[in-house]
Amino acid sequence: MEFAKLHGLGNSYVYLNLLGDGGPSARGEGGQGSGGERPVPPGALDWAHLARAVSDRGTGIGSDGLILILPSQVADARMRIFNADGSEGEMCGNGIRGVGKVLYDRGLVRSRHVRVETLAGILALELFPEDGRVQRARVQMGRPILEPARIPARLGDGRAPVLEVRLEGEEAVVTPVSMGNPHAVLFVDDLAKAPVQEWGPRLEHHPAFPNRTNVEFVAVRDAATLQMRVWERGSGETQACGTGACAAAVAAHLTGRAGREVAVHLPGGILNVRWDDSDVVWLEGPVEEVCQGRLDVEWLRRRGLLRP
Ligand SMILES: N[C@H](CCC[C@H](N)C(=O)O)C(=O)O
Repeated sequence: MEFAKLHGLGNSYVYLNLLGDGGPSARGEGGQGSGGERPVPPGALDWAHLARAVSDRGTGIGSDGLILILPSQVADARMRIFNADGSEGEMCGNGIRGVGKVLYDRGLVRSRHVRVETLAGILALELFPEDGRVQRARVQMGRPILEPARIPARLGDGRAPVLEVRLEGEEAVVTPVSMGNPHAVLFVDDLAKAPVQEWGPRLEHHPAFPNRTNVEFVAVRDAATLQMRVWERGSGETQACGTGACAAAVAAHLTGRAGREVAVHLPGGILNVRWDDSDVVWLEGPVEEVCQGRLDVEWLRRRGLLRP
């Protein structure tokens, strides 16, 4: 089974193209593995287990998770994203740019405008190729969800948006925002001193978040510039987080700290976020392919990843 590794600002994923030979219009989940060997029947793999195995930087490929590109009945393709711990995320802002790049660079779509089905809805991408290869993409990320019950977050009365609330038992003051996946945004003065490694896991697992949460530590440089570090649900501190940058931008505007268009400076680089007047969030950033390879069948079998 062939894989590709791509990253957006150092937030990297191992991609499996399961569109089969039918390309984007193929039907049903999974398809033939590409390449001459007998393909591993996709139903034979435990995706959560595979995500943990490939993400391991020692015994695996090394990534923040696994992304499957699957046929879709309603879009050019369907994306499933699994974090490094095997949990499935609803959306991935950096990862979806990699899906667009794989589709376009391999000639599986011809248009620069592609639609990808995710658990957070069908999202539209505009791809920016140079010499036939995508370098950047703009993603229509949809509307932020602020109603705590839908984030989900057990905060406030569950309906009205909650801004800057102290979590029970913690010093942390968070603004919860969902971009289809949950985020707890904290504003800090000095990012270098932000307690990412101590507070990240504690807040990720805080009882206020029944599905856990991603945690963003944000310093506001000016009304158009944020600086951020992120502790990702299921992956730990990563170099960048697309949905997290969007959540940070929304929280910064809601709390009067920033305008509707910001550059978000992350350890891995800069993402541009705009929250337009019709309540839609746009994310733009680079995407790069690192390598392609083939998962070794013995490696898969030794990890119990192939059902007999
Ligand atoms: N850890 C996230 C998924 C990856 C999101 C992040 N890599 C992004 O670019 O949006 C979650 O469980 O919701």
